[in-house]
Amino acid sequence: MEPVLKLKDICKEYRRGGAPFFAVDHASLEVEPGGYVNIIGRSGSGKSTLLNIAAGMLPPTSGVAELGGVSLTGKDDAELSRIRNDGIGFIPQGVSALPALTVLENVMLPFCLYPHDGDGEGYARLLLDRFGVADLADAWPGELSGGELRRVLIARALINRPQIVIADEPTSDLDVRSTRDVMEAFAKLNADGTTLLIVSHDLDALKYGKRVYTMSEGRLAEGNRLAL
Ligand SMILES: Nc1ncnc2c1ncn2[C@@H]1O[C@H](COP(=O)(O)OP(=O)(O)OP(=O)(O)O)[C@@H](O)[C@H]1O
Repeated sequence: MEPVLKLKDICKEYRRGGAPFFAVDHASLEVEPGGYVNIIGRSGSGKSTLLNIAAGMLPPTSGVAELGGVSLTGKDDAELSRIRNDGIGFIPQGVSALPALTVLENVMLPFCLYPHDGDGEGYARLLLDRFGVADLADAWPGELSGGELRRVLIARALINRPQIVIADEPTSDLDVRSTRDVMEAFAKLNADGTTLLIVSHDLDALKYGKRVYTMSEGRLAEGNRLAL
């Protein structure tokens, strides 16, 4: 079966103090349809850099990233934005809701950026309901708890029925209870067939995934190498 996401020999080179180094060093990864892949690793190991490349937000120095067989590299900005908007539900690190839009408007934003068929508002309300935050549709992001806001961002990531949901440390700023709510929301999504790629610091997150990779100094290896 064709992987949803394919990263082939990805490198990202930066410079520090004039000297080049690889933030991502020849990383390869395939996420199969319905897969749930966790990437773990210490701070600074290159997880966010790799995830941003996988989400089409950052071009690699070399290597190829493909979504559903379509290369994300070598596309112009307009084409890449459209692929990202429709094909990838990206949940970046930190809070990324727009404060001047209501919760419902935030969820509908990717639907409204380009013409789409169907009932965007109806689907947005259904997603909010699915994650237990339907009653917050008319609230402002600033009025929500961290866990509620994170579930709103998951709803936003799903509004265009993407091929994959990619999340960077989705629970890093949450307490134990909210972390569990968010991880259970992801588990439910995956059980319903959504393909997931999630970066986490938290080894507890691993019990919700199907495969794990460890990032260390830019290199990606299958398995939990932190426990060794
Ligand atoms: N734009 C940049 N320019 C130069 N170096 C960078 C840049 N972005 C990241 N780096 C460096 O690349 C390395 C990997 O960073 P990255 O943010 O991918 O790590 P991470 O594993 O996600 O860390 P954390 O868990 O703390 O978020 C780090 O050494 C970081 O300082």
